[in-house]
Amino acid sequence: MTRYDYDVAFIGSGHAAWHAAMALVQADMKVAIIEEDTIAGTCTNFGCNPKILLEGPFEVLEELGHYKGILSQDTTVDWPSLMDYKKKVIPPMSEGLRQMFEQQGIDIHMNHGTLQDAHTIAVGEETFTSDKIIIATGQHSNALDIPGKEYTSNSRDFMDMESMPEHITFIGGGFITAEFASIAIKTGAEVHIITHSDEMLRGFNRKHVGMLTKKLESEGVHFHYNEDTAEISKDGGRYTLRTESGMTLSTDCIIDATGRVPNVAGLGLENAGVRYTKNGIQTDGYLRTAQPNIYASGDVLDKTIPKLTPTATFESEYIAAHITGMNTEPLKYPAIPNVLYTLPRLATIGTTVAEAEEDDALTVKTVEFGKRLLFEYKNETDAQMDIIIDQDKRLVGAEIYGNDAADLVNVLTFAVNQKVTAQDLSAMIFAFPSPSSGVIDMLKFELL
Ligand SMILES: Cc1cc2nc3c(=O)[nH]c(=O)nc-3n(C[C@H](O)[C@H](O)[C@H](O)COP(=O)(O)OP(=O)(O)OC[C@H]3O[C@@H](n4cnc5c(N)ncnc54)[C@H](O)[C@@H]3O)c2cc1C
Ligand SMILES: NC(=O)c1ccc[n+]([C@@H]2O[C@H](COP(=O)([O-])OP(=O)(O)OC[C@H]3O[C@@H](n4cnc5c(N)ncnc54)[C@H](O)[C@@H]3O)[C@@H](O)[C@H]2O)c1
Repeated sequence: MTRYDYDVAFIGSGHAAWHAAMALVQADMKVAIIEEDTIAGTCTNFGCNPKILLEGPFEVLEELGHYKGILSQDTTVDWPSLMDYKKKVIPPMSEGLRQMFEQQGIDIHMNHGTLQDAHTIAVGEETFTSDKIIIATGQHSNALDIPGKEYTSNSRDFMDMESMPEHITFIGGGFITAEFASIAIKTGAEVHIITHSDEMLRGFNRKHVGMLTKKLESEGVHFHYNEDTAEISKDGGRYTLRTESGMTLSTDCIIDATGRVPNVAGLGLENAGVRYTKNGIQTDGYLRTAQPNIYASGDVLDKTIPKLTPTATFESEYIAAHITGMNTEPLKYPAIPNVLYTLPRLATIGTTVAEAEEDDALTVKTVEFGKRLLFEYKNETDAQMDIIIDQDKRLVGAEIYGNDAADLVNVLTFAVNQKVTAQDLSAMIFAFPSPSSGVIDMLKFELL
């Protein structure tokens, strides 16, 4: 019989928390989830899910563009109706998860959680004790500390907009800017991107980033490189953004997409001896913090691997397995796919071209599958991938440019993690015709 109120308490209810919470309650542990905002966290309510829902109709428009002269091109997206659709589909997901947690016997406490010591959490006016504690508090949008910062909006506001502004400006050259600019330009809005560096999308294949930015430019997106935003002022119903170099831009809406900041403040980490940096909570190879009964999981971790939903889920499942003793080994990550949901998408798995160029043992090949698979790949002629092959003729990495990149990269994730050879692929039969079977056929040829 435990002397604590709970065996395991989670601060946060996103993917980094609930996969473990479900596994632990099914292992007969007494489990609590503490959440101060919306059950299920960022991905479900304010990230991946609403993003991909809103992007769906624009993906159809993108595909329509490949059939000019065959399909009528005058389709438009009605943003207010799309927003109504989002409001019907997304909020019930949180409620559905809450009901599932309660049915399974997980106690839910809706308030801010603060550690008082290594086993005690203050939740509003109440206090609970727990043998183990998992910090899964995620991140929040960065807000530039500049005069007029109150006039900026963030990714959450963008996905709540009742109408698309006529003129929209994004600050930052990362994931959120690229994905939302891809959508906004297709509504007919004037779109500007202000980035303080000389490139977009650091970490992605440079050739593919070049193809994407060129395509967005051809659709009308204005890129302003090497521009540091200095201040924003309100000018009647509009905003004026001024940069350090003196450039000014009058716009209807400014989205600050300059990154995300780990939620470590106001958590009482000092009271419990948990160490952290500005990048998040520091852990050992078992995701234990400096206080061994306290683990950390997901976006709040100080980690070099991508801060994504599948990595948060992987960590959450690992923690449950470690607590129950099913896995006593240190955490080992497999190759992790990263997908940018622009139109078209960019995806990457395993070794990158940039890394391969530094290693004589690796070969890079470009596969122009869009041109070669015209009928299977729906006329998307510029779709392509760079694949990286090792000396044993195994696929160790791939970088993809194309509408189906998110699905294709999952097939290639399997190939990279399982170290498959051309012979392995030949031993299997795949459904035909499909974009993935065409790509697998080409891969077989390249691995010979
Ligand atoms: C716009 C956007 C799009 C994205 N798209 C993708 C995508 O396509 N694919 C992908 O893999 N990833 C995507 N991500 C990233 C993904 O959402 C995160 O990696 C994932 O949600 C991390 O899960 P988490 O559980 O660590 O954190 P979160 O889901 O952020 O959960 C943390 C929870 O903790 C709560 N909390 C914080 N502090 C406290 C406290 N003191 N007390 C109580 N509760 C607290 C918060 O309210 C929150 O609900 C996107 C993110 C954004 C913002
Ligand atoms: N498809 C996906 O998986 C997906 C989609 C959206 C978001 N996310 C997650 O959310 C995170 C946040 O997305 P994001 O686009 O906000 O961040 P990001 O890290 O992708 O990009 C931030 C951008 O802001 C710039 N920047 C940083 N500080 C700045 C400053 N002071 N002034 C001007 N520019 C500055 C950076 O140079 C970079 O270009 C991502 O890193 C990712 O983990 C993932």
